[in-house]
Amino acid sequence: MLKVSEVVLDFGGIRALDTVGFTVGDGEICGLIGPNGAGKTSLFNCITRIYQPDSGSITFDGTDLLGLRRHQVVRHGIARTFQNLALWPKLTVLENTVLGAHSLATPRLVPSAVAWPSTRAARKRVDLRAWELLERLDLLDLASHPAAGLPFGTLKRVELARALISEPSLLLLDEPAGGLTHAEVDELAAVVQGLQAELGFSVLLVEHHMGMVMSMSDHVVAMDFGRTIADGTPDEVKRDPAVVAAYLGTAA
Ligand SMILES: Nc1ncnc2c1ncn2[C@@H]1O[C@H](COP(=O)(O)OP(=O)(O)OP(=O)(O)O)[C@@H](O)[C@H]1O
Repeated sequence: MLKVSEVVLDFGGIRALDTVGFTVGDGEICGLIGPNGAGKTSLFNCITRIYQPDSGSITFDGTDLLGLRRHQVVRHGIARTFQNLALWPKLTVLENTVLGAHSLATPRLVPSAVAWPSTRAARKRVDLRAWELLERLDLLDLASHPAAGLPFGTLKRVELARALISEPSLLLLDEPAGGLTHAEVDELAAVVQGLQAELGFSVLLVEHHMGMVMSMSDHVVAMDFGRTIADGTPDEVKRDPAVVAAYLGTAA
């Protein structure tokens, strides 16, 4: 359903992406790994329309993503979380969640500029979905608490609720384990897997935490120097000599 083909992205003299290609199937969790500078974030930013590749194609369910603007991506069934969180500190957990139903391709959109559902029925549906997600993510007690001051692990769950409220078919997770304790990583992985099994969305997981990627993913793509160097099951990719070499012998 997500098809990345021959994507090239240059920054001046630096080739960040060099004919990258892979697919993420329906209902699949795909991990995207690679050492620092491999090109993972650049690729993520191409999919979410922050960067425009120099060549290649990215399609999602047959739609040419490269023909869309950043704010249109969510309407095509793609939602994302942000590495450094992109919540509104003064808004409550519930309000931050509801905002995800409208437009979250750009984290800094002014809430007043957001197109709210025009009908009462549509608004009611969004509210209902928000409460369901808060319950699933163990955030009910914090619904009216401002995001500011909440622990980082909790904010990651709010980000997840905000991404899932748009009922995406593809969820892009940008280093979700960053800044979390081991227990919080395990908890987040279990929550994502549980929701994914229930709702059937696909996941593209960009992550350095090998334990999380290898335990969650159906399929792992490894990158180095802007290229895809391995693509297979977690076990195949872990053992792939090119992957081992890319990590210079560290556990991959
Ligand atoms: N905005 C930019 N301007 C110039 N070069 C960039 C820019 N963004 C990324 N690069 C370069 O592109 C290459 C790929 O970087 P990228 O951040 O995509 O890698 P990464 O795999 O996400 O790394 P990390 O795991 O450290 O986040 C690197 O050589 C990086 O220095």
